[in-house]
Amino acid sequence: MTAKLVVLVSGSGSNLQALIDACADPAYGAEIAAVGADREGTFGIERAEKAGIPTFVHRVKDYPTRDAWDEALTAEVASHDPELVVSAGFLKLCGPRFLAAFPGRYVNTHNSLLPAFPGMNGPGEALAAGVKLAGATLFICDSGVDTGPIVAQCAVPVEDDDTVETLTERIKEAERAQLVASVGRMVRDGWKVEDRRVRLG
Ligand SMILES: Nc1nc2c(c(=O)[nH]1)N[C@@H](CN(C=O)c1ccc(C(=O)N[C@@H](CCC(=O)O)C(=O)O)cc1)CN2
Ligand SMILES: NCC(=O)N[C@@H]1O[C@H](COP(=O)([O-])[O-])[C@@H](O)[C@H]1O
Repeated sequence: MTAKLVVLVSGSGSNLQALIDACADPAYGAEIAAVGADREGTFGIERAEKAGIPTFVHRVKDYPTRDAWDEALTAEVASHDPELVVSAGFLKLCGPRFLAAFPGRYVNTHNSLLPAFPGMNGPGEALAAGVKLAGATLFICDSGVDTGPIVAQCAVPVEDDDTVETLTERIKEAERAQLVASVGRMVRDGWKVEDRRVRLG
């Protein structure tokens, strides 16, 4: 059976593109049922449209409350009946309704080695902290901010002459490969979460 994914983005969508490319191989075991964003004009949505994938946009400011936005986003994503929801550069924290709708089935890729440097500026905080290893983390989202159980991590070196931009790009290279490999294993082999430990297969 081919697993359905819904991917959520807010920006350039290079992680999304990696998943689009991977899904072109039937052996990968997944298809992207829809791509959603929290804002208009993202290149990620453009990438999905170019690939013929249904898209949607739900902006927080279009709703009377944050909870109303969360309810609308939950209904939209659920309408595509995904086995797995993947956020990749999606810059909104999903609320309790969303998490309850996709328990253990909502993952996010983040550009730091969590629990270090959660939030919106992982590479910048890693650089400022002077760490020698940075990287990316794929995790199952919970009600916290980047606090959920970890599916996979990958490390990259921080070079002496790195800028935020050069480090961000180096992390992204490794992050995309990790995302494709990990999502593929999840959809083909399944996963279990026991006491914050995620076991694939
Ligand atoms: N329930 C959860 N939802 C999401 C998580 C999570 O861990 N739990 N991770 C994020 C992705 N993320 C980091 O990887 C992240 C995204 C956004 C924020 C944040 O503070 N967002 C603000 C608005 C920021 C903006 O619009 O510019 C907000 O949501 O109000 C922190 C971490 C995906 N969802
Ligand atoms: N914590 C949120 C966050 O900063 N996420 C980061 O946004 C980038 C999206 O890149 P992309 O749009 O090219 O896939 C990714 O590197 C992801 O780790």
